[in-house]
Amino acid sequence: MPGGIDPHTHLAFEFMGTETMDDFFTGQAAALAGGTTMHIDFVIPVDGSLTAGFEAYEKKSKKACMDFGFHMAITKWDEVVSKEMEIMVQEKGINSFKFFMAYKGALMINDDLLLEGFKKCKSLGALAMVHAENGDAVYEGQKRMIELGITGPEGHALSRPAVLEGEATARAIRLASFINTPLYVVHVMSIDAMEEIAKARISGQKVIGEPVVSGLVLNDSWLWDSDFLTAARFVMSPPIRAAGHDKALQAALSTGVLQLVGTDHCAFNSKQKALGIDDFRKIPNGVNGIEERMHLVWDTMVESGQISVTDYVRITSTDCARIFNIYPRKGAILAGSDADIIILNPNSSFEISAKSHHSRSDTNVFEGRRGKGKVEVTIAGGRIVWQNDELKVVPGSGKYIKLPPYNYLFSGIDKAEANYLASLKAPVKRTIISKA
Ligand SMILES: NC(=O)NCCC(=O)O
Ligand SMILES: [Zn+2]
Repeated sequence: MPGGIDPHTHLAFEFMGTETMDDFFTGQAAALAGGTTMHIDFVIPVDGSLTAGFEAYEKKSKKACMDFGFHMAITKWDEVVSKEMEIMVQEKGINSFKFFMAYKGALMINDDLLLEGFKKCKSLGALAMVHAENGDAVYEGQKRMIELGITGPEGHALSRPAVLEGEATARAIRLASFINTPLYVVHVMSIDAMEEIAKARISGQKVIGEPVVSGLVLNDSWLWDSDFLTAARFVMSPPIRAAGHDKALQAALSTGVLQLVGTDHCAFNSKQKALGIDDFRKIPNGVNGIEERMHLVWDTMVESGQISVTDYVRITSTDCARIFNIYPRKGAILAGSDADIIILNPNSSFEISAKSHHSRSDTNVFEGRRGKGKVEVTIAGGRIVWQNDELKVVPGSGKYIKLPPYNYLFSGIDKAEANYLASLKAPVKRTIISKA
């Protein structure tokens, strides 16, 4: 089958340190062992500059061993950012921008910027993506937990309940509808958010919903563990939800309400997670997933009978290639495609552990999990890069893949725009008939 494409990784945060940076920039053993042959990572602007951010990431990725693309976060708004978005799309091969509706005081943007960003995305044929949580309410929730003396990792989940994810998802969907531009909701973690996406899609709106592997197979019970480091490793945003949300997200994926599976792979080691020992707000947000995604999605969705093998290929590879506009170069095994291929043995078993995984991180949120469906061979660009538990890569062989604008979601946008303008019946041509 075609190699996995992970639509949503966060491997490259500066402060993650050299161990986890290796997942992205050097060995990339975790991804390749996990059957992922391409991933799309987030570029955070450097000091607010998109160009500086792009250049820094480009430089660091010189030793990459697997293909990669970039999204870019928009964290402020002015004429320079607006112009830089044009350069990113038209010259640098970025066709999507992520807007953080949470992380107040850091990455968060308000509705004003969201509207400006959506308009700009539409004009460039770029896909607007949202991290959907109400950041102001989360901030309030965090204060409330601290006042109640709840300083541990459970405070993380309690401070940002599913209703705040549902609210922000609904708001982003409505604003995207108002602007008439497609929307991609990353890491959908709750029934609340999923139902908003379902409603929008039923109404004909172009909205893509991406659950991540952690949200599909885990629940929040670990956050109440009495061992701080065990609990802290599950801290991510939006939070991993109570049991029930996982099953509902699986059902939504199997029925096409949600479209493709990401990871938001953002692995921190124990030392980094320990930064929040006295205050959950200081625990770095993020969990692993890039090595586990293909295995766990097979086991949870195919082995359980919820989806077919064809659907598995679609949700782990083909739809991502289509949405980010690189199909059939990626996401297919066809003449002329990139020959990114994996051999997955459905009868082979796996057991996940930080002791045996290939990320340099010392923790794993899927610790102890067993299942069926193991990637045995990974081929990238026609070369075997993973076989018999051995990595065979050449540093620097990974290519930066430019992602062209105007994916299929944009077809018909101009007609919808024309219909909208026609429906206004305005401006009304007036004459002054009588004087008051
Ligand atoms: N998801 C998460 O907790 N970490 C990565 C940053 C983000 O996407 O919010
Ligand atoms: Zn996010």
